[in-house]
Amino acid sequence: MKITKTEIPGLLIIEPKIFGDSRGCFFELFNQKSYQENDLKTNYIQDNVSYSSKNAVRGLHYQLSPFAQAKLVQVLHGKVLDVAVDLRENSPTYGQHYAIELSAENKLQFYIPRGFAHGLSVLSDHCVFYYKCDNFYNHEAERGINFNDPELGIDWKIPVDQAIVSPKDEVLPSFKEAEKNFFFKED
Ligand SMILES: Cc1cn([C@H]2C[C@H](O)[C@@H](COP(=O)(O)OP(=O)(O)O[C@H]3O[C@H](C)C(=O)[C@H](O)[C@H]3O)O2)c(=O)[nH]c1=O
Repeated sequence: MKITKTEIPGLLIIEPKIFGDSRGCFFELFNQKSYQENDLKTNYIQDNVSYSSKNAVRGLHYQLSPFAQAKLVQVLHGKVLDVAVDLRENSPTYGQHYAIELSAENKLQFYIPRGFAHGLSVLSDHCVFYYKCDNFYNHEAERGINFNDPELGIDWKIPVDQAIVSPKDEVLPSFKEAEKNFFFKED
């Protein structure tokens, strides 16, 4: 596997080793031993899958400490723009975001440590999104930031007026409003 750091400390792009042949290809989506040997020591305890249509936007979501989640995300079918926003109060990149195209074609994985808001927009007709979490879902600790917050200035690569958003996400607060309740301390 190849691990690439990003300009936001902690966010990593992981390229699994792909074994191609006349039938197609094979790759290990996760292997505790080889990931730990590469200093990816996160202990995942919950796997999630979401199916989405083109122009769907999920997020930006996070869970308050001590229920914050690190995530290892991957697209199994289709293509998304995946976005992580740094909410770690002592981080030099606090409030900054990183966006990356993840697809069944590029087979890239994106590692997002605890302390980030996470969201995605669907660029293909359909998308199967799979991710591992290192903490359980906790509805009471769930918070969010409006994906279209002009202060974040995220280009979701879709026509925002055609975005398909859940009623819950429609009314998420701005970064500045949500900031009043951040509880991310460096673990
Ligand atoms: C996240 C989650 C949700 N649910 C239930 C709660 C709702 O009744 C239903 C749909 O949840 P939601 O609309 O929050 O699903 P997404 O919008 O895909 O949420 C995710 O979106 C962004 C991209 C994330 O990174 C988070 O993992 C997560 O917040 O599934 C569960 O039962 N377990 C879970 O872990």
